[in-house]
Amino acid sequence: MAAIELEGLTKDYGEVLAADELAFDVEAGEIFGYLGPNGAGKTTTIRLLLGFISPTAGTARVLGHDVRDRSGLIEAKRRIGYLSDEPGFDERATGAEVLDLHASVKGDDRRAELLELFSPPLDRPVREYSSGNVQKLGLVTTFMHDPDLVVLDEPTSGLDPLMKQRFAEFLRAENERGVTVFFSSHVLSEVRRLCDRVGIVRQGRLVTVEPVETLLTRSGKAVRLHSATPIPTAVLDLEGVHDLETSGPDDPDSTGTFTECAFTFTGDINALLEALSTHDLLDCSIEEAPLEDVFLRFYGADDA
Ligand SMILES: Nc1ncnc2c1ncn2[C@@H]1O[C@H](COP(=O)(O)OP(=O)(O)OP(=O)(O)O)[C@@H](O)[C@H]1O
Repeated sequence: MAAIELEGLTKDYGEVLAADELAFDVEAGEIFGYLGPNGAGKTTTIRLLLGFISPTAGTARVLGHDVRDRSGLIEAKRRIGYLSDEPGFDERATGAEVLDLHASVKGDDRRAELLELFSPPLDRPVREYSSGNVQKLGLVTTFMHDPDLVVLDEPTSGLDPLMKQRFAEFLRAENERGVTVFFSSHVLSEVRRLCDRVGIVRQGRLVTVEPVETLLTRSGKAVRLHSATPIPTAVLDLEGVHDLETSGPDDPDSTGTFTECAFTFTGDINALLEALSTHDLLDCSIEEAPLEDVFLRFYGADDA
């Protein structure tokens, strides 16, 4: 059964079509990543799903309730946890008071356990919080009533690497307990560790929905090399090398060589390492390709 179903969901802001006939399902029990660059329409989709704004056309169902049906959606929200990209807590309230307020609306069976995990300060007013602490408080409010479905808008923004890791482990454990997760991100490396499937949105339009493995296989790695001595560029004449940029040395005798280079690699990593094995590298980094590059490579330039 689908936890979320979008059917031609559209939001027209006049100047901007922020959601353009979106149609896809999020299955119960999956972790679904909603990916897109800044301004793609992720927050708009989430706000439509939670009934904060009304669709211009089309609709969606969340836990079986149509988002245009106010009372049905209120019913559904008892079972939903939501983390906004800008949690708008009362700045004068302390963390404890914010939690008490949320508890009075939805319950707080899991408050103690979540406080132990994310430990936001509780006695200080929210206006004194760092953005990371606001995010931690937001995570506690999102999960403390033990929801069946969580909708998270850029949940790791502001968290330090340790907290990001803790959050990822927590989310996986929640998912194993059966919680459905829909979360937005503009960072590919973040969704790759967590998601079963990803939907990619760009300029309000759904570009693709696919298993995360498929996306990663196609998107490749961003590779940078730095060598002590010139390496013949022909060494990188391998299948899967794209957008190769090389520099140095300036010596005219060294034409056709490089000491620094960057490229996207979609080929066999062993073949690349073997080709480089006889060269004297000072540095080598192989990272997830940035989402913007993936868009350019597979989904065309900014003319969609
Ligand atoms: N209330 C509004 N009125 C007019 N335009 C809006 C409104 N809210 C959002 N937009 C526009 O709709 C588009 C999508 O915005 P949205 O915030 O949904 O994108 P996003 O993918 O969440 O971006 P980010 O990753 O930067 O948070 C943008 O062009 C934005 O400027």
